[in-house]
Amino acid sequence: MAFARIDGVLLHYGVCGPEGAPVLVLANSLGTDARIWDDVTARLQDRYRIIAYDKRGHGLSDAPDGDYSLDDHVGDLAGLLDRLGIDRFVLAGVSVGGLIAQGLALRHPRGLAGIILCDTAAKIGEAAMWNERIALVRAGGMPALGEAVVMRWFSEGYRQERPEDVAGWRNMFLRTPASGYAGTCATLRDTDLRAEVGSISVPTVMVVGADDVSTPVDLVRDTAARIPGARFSIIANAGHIPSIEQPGILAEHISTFLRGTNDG
Ligand SMILES: O=C(O)CC1=CCC(=O)O1
Repeated sequence: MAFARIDGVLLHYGVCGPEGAPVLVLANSLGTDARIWDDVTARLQDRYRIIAYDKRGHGLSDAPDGDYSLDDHVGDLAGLLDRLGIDRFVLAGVSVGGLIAQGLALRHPRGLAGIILCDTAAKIGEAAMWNERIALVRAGGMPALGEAVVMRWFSEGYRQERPEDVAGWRNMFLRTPASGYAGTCATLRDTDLRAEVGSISVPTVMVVGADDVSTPVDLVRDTAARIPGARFSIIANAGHIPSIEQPGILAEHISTFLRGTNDG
């Protein structure tokens, strides 16, 4: 575990895997931290140098007050990778992490060999929903959002078969700083890349859990259709976070993609 202050915001990150191996960077979703990638990392770390970080407002990173723009998140990641001297990498991001990946591909593509977009889209949700979540969390903290948000992350089968794991991920959600959660809801409210993603010029693959209710299959497919040459796959028996529910299958998608970009 390590920390870097980027433009005043302390970011928490971890690095593992052989020095000199192809670099894979991992970005997490709203209300989660880098631990959602642990089971994928365990499967890939013998072959890849893996950097997983907590985006601002989450995990052990700083959670400044106020709205975060997509440019804030993209600037944090670009600054972190600059600091670490990474000059070629593939980036995988889930949900808002995938929006950050799209933003990086559009605004800082230097060194970016490809993006793996998991359960994400060029625009996620409507302003009214994000404003409602912001109001609830600013008034009552994370518990005010109740069970519903965490339940939306997982497929019915996972919820029934793995109640202890669901309880653990709920703890991660509840311990997310309210300021960071609200700030990132504002990112989601204010970001619409639908008119821009046609300019993404790095190789792209999109995957989505078949049972995702937050970014449903058709929404993700629509974004894939807008990105030149993007490939699209559905992961069975997974909801919004396939890195938790189907880490083996997601790891296979990632390593196949890395091999195709000559980065693995
Ligand atoms: O909280 C949700 O509904 C799921 C989600 C939407 C954007 C994100 O990053 O996670």
